[in-house]
Amino acid sequence: MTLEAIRYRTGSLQILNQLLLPHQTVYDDIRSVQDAYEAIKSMKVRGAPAIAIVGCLSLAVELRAGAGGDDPVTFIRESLCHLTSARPTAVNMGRAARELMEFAENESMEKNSEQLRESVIAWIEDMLERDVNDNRKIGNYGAQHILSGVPRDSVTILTHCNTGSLATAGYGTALGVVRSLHALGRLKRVYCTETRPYNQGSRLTAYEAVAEGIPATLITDSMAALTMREMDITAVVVGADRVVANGDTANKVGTYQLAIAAKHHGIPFYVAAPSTSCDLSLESGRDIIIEVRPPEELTSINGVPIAAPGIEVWNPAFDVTPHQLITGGIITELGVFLPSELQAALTGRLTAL
Ligand SMILES: CSC[C@H]1O[C@H](OP(=O)(O)O)[C@H](O)[C@@H]1O
Repeated sequence: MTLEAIRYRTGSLQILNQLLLPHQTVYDDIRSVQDAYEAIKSMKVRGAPAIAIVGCLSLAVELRAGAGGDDPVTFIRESLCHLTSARPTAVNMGRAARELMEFAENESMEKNSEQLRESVIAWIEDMLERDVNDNRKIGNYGAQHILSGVPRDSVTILTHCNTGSLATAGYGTALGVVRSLHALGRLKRVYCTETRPYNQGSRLTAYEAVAEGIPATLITDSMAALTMREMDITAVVVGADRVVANGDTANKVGTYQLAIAAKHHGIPFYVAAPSTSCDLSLESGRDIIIEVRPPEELTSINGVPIAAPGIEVWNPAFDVTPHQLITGGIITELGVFLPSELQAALTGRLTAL
């Protein structure tokens, strides 16, 4: 089964409404940049790479319809700025906006409005294929690196949140590593945390694993340390929303404590992320803006209250794992690197391990 979080053909975009999974499979039409902004803000679509891809594809849909008239560059700039404001922590949308804006301004020097629109649409459509290709490389590099460190036949992985086809254009990042291990016949089991409060693990990762017959066990977030102690976990592999220059990584809240528990149990801790999720403009994790989500996402599930009325809430969507705790390495489409090697690797001065 090939899970499609994003359905796109030139001029038409639909997203799988992840707020309704796993019980309902409903695709929502995205007809405008504003539709995409609202879908990203409400988390109908989520996941650092998927946010950037859906945001940019919504722009392609409007450009296909002639948006921007005689001044498409201004329309593109305003649209990308709006999309980037939807969720501040994941870097992918902001990076794509910067790179696409530079491309569009260069193209506008020698193309008329109609030619420019077609050129920008082609740039955006290329993102889809690039992302899936990157994820397969991440999966294979990560699987080989994990297997190289263990003598036994099969490995057991613990992962957090959802980093699969529902967070990307396909295959996934950390879950892509799990898919590659499974494809090699070397995955004994993956333990996935439920990932409160949005439950990306119990609703989305479990959905992907069951759909593809990947041996998976759901645990509560509070069971993670116990699982590391009792279940012979080979490695912890998580995704990322923003990896900065020193390797500090913002990821779904709860990642930091997984890294602490992994350190305590001597289990290698990996971050799997494409280079599009890396931000060398920030020196350390202290500089990362952490999105705080509405209290209702913690105090209710599907609109049913589960907390005492009137209780105050702190609901950060992400936390930052210090690079010192990323002991296995950072798995990218360029290879697996120690945090200290990341900057050199991403600037082309270092080849894969
Ligand atoms: C493949 S990156 C997915 C990344 O995004 C998730 O956050 P959210 O579900 O709030 O968009 C989580 O941090 C994952 O690691």
